[in-house]
Order: sequence, then C-alpha cells, then structure tokens
Amino acid sequence: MEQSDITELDHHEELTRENHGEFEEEEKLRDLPKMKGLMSTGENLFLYEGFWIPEFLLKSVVSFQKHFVARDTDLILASSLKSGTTWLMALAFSIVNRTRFKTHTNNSPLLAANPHDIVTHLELKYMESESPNFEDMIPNFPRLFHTHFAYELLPPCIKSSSSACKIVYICRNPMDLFVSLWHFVPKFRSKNTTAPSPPHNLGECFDMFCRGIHDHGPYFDHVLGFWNASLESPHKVLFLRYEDLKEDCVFHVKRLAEFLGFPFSEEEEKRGVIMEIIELCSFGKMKNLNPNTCGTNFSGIPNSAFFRKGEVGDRNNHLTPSMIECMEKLVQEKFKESLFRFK
Ligand SMILES: Nc1ncnc2c1ncn2[C@@H]1O[C@H](COP(=O)(O)OS(=O)(=O)O)[C@@H](OP(=O)(O)O)[C@H]1O
Repeated sequence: MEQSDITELDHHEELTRENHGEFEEEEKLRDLPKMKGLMSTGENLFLYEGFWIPEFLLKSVVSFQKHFVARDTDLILASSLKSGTTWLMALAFSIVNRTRFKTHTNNSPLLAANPHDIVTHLELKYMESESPNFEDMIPNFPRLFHTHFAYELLPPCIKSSSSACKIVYICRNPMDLFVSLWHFVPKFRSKNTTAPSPPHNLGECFDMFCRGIHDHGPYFDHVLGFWNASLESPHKVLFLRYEDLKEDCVFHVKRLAEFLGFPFSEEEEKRGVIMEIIELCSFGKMKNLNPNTCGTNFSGIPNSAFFRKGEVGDRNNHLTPSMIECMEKLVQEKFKESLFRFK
C-alpha cells in the first residue's frame, strides 16, 4: 500500500470518527428533556445545561460553545427576551461607533435599519454555520455581539479572566418582562402561520413563565448568572436594569460608555453628544423611524414588534393582584440568598 493511500485511509477514519461523534452529539441533544414553551410555534424547547433552548438554536449553542474564539476587544451584549435588548443594542452601537457615524450628521445606520439587523446575534450566526465568518461584520472593530444565551452557556473563552472581552447584561422587572413577552408571542408566531398555535391565554402563559418554561428560561436563573458574574468580575461584566436606564439615562449611558472603553470626553459632553445618542435611541424616536415601522427583520419578525409601549409598570394593566402576589413570592424565594433586587 502506498503512503498516499494510508494517509487517505487515516483521513477517512478521522472523518468517520468525527461524523460518529457528531451523530452521538445529536442523539444526546435529542434525548434532552423537552416541552412546548410559551413562545414556540409548535416547536419544542429543550432543557440544555439548565436552560430551555428553542429547538432551532440547539445545535447553535453547541457550536458557539465549541468554536467561538473571543478577542480581547470583543463586546458582548447579553439579555433575556424582552428585557431591553433593542435599546441596549442601539445605545452600545451608537456609543462605540460615534466617531464613525456622527449622530448630528444623520448618517447613523440606526436611521436606516432595525438594531437587530445591525448588531450581530451570536446564536443566529452559529445557526448559519458551525464556524461562522465574522470578518464581514461592518464595522468590525470592536466586534459588537448580542446573545440571549445564559451566562452559564457562554463559552469559557468569553468568561475566562485571561480574556479582556466584556459583557453587558440588561435585566428588567419580571412582571413587565412577562407582559412584554406575552404581547410579543402572536407577532413572533405570525412569521410561521402554518404551525399549530399553542395556548396564548394570559394565565397559562404566566404559569409557564413562573415555571421557567420559556425561551432561555428560567428567567430568574438567567438574571442570577449574570448578576453573580458581575459581582465576581465587575471589570468584565456590567449589570444594567431597564428601569434604571429609564430613570436616569444620562448617568447610565456614561457608565456604559466608560465600561465599554469609550468614555465621553468633557468636550463631547459640552457639545451634547450624550444627549444626541440618548435622543436617537429613545423609544419615541426609534419606534417612529422608517425601518422600524415597516418590514421584517432577518428572522422574519416585524420590525415594529420590538417597539410596543416602552414603559415601566405595564404589569399593573395586565396582571391580576393574585398574579402579582404570586410573582413577588417567587422572586423572594429565588433571590433570598442574593443581594439582588428587581425594581
Ligand atoms: N429605545 C427603547 N427604549 C425603551 N424601551 C424600548 C426601546 N426599544 C424597545 N423597547 C421596549 O423593550 C421591550 C422589548 O424588549 P427587547 O428589546 O429585549 O426584545 S427582544 O428580546 O429583542 O425581542 C418592549 O417593551 P414593551 O413595550 O413593554 O413590550 C419594547 O417596547
């Protein structure tokens, strides 16, 4: 047998082993506990390493964990669904790219596209390919990413203290978040109208949410993972609250800019750059921008679905006193060993 034949055989054996490994991996994923979640378009959620992951993202989380290579300059925006993702994306993008796209010159990409089409979603990139190419990201320095995956699911290269990349997490009161999610469900489902529709009854959805059976849930564990990480590594993980941003946007935008490594100079402050960014990213402005009033984003969700009311306290208009009491008890129980409090 010639040397080239042996090499070919080795290669073939390696490929077979690799394929076999992949097959075993897929089998393992299929064996995970599964449930129909409150969002899903008839699709299952799988309990992967403690979190309910929609079926369409299951292989993506594994590839992301295995193949992502973090750079020290990477900035990762993280959030659960409906906690202020779109707002955080717009703010972080504007802060980091403010010399490239000056807000006052009206050339910000946010005027032409939904923030979800501007900031790269890690999980969706890993859906497209096991090892996506991030070279075509525009702008690609620093790389600004978003993920809904829980802290526990992030690859070690992001979390490691030897990597300088940074994470910003935004959380929101679970009752307001639930109300927002509940309104979002039909819009999310509308992109797949042929699928059978699971219940959209407020009480049933609330029950599922409290049991943690929703995309990327349980929400409380999602929050705790990032909260604890922010306490352990405050230089690496910044923890923000939707309600704080609403209350004192200037203070928190400055904090965000400093954390991201793009602090505002005194001169910029005097020129009103901070206020320009806040205004551009405000709910009222963004909701009415052309790209956000029509069309759908890359995953088929109407762009307008990301802008509903943008207020704190909508829970009082939708939840019954007994639902509120139930959630308050649950929160007390879940966070009793933590200093964390929702607003
Ligand atoms: N710029 C701005 N300022 C303040 N609030 C905003 C903004 N953009 C979106 N929103 C409100 O945030 C809610 C959507 O949350 P997410 O962006 O996390 O949704 S998603 O997970 O990306 O689908 C949703 O909240 P509700 O209005 O309570 O449903 C949006 O209206």
